[in-house]
Amino acid sequence: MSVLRTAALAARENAYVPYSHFAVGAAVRVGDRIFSGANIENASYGLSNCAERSAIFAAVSAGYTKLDELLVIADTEGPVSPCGACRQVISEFFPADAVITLANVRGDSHQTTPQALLPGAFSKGDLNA
Ligand SMILES: O=c1ccn([C@H]2C[C@H](O)[C@@H](CO)O2)c(=O)[nH]1
Ligand SMILES: [Zn+2]
Repeated sequence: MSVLRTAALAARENAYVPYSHFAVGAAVRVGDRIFSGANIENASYGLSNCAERSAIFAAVSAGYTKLDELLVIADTEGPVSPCGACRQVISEFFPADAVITLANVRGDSHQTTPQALLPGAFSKGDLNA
């Protein structure tokens, strides 16, 4: 089992999901360091944070803003599909051609890229037009 998958599954155990009961885990690689995260919900539903963003924000909080690889895992029929907000955040911190692995607990996985997940993402450059 890959290091990222193991880390994401471990983080998923800590998902705080009393509302959806849908646990998600994610893990980011930057060089040889790994950061992981789970989804964290709130009684005020809109404040919930997805696993992808938890993992990415853990890496950024540790001082890394150029991330190398991401894996996301949940108990879905096919590979889990990140929401639009996470696609935008992924595009901020990964190269357009980075490897993003979408997986499920039964062993399916699909490799994609930030560019494929969100073509035309809003970016830093758009602020300076
Ligand atoms: O890729 C995804 C999709 C959904 N969720 C979370 C948000 C919410 O807590 C729950 C149901 O949408 O799953 C994630 O963390 N990542
Ligand atoms: Zn999301």
